[in-house]
Amino acid sequence: MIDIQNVHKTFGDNKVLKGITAQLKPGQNNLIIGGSGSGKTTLLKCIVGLHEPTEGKVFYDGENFTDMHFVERVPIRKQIGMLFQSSALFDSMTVQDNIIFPLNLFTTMPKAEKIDRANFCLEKVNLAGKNNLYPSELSGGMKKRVGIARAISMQPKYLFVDEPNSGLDPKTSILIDELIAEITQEYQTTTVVVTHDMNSVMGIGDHIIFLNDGQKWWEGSNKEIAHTDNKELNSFVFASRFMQAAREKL
Ligand SMILES: Nc1ncnc2c1ncn2[C@@H]1O[C@H](COP(=O)(O)OP(=O)(O)OP(=O)(O)O)[C@@H](O)[C@H]1O
Repeated sequence: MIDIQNVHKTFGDNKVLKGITAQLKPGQNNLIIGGSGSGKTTLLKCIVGLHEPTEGKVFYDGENFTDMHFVERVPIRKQIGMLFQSSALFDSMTVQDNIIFPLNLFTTMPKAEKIDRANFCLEKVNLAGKNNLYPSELSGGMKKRVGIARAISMQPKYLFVDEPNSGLDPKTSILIDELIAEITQEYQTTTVVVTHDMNSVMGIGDHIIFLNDGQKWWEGSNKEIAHTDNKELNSFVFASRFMQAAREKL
């Protein structure tokens, strides 16, 4: 479990996060949603240690991650898989080399075992046999799937995904969401997804945190969201006529 306790983040005089407290449980898709600039990515970065909170703490399974030094954090970092917006694949490396990159960095695994792991991860994301392709030869959806394969190569306990659906068509978006949900269930990862995609919210949102103006404005599940009377959340989630009509059928 990840325990976020009263996290604040300020850049200069810009107070971006104003005291976020939340518990993110294993086996759940924890979605962070909110308008542009509400602090979603900043919160994600504070959780994984890419930003240090100005105030507050983050605990991983009871361990105070925020107060650890760089070296002390390594065992927890090894259990973190990340997929950021652009997929961030190395263009000069094949798919296989991209996937085994974290294994080269963090393990002394023999090469054959690394290749076995890469094959397993590629199968998991439905890209078996694509080992020797380069990122430039892949579609956007395939790149995301390779990014996911790389994120799970270390068999992470915690999986962080920033905007998994950006730039994807609706069908591919749903496949990516299903893949994330399947991995979360199968490996009981504590999965944290930052998203703008309302299909994801309704489809896989076991636990949703809605940020507004740097505060946790609402928290609940996708089943609860349809019946909320929270004004800001309603106008955010049900902004389109289509979503309003869909809600009436729920
Ligand atoms: N490294 C930084 N230095 C200074 N300000 C920053 C930094 N990172 C983010 N901010 C500011 O923090 C605020 C929130 O940014 P953040 O990226 O967390 O929002 P977001 O909710 O993820 O937005 P979006 O949906 O548009 O990606 C913005 O005002 C942004 O300018």
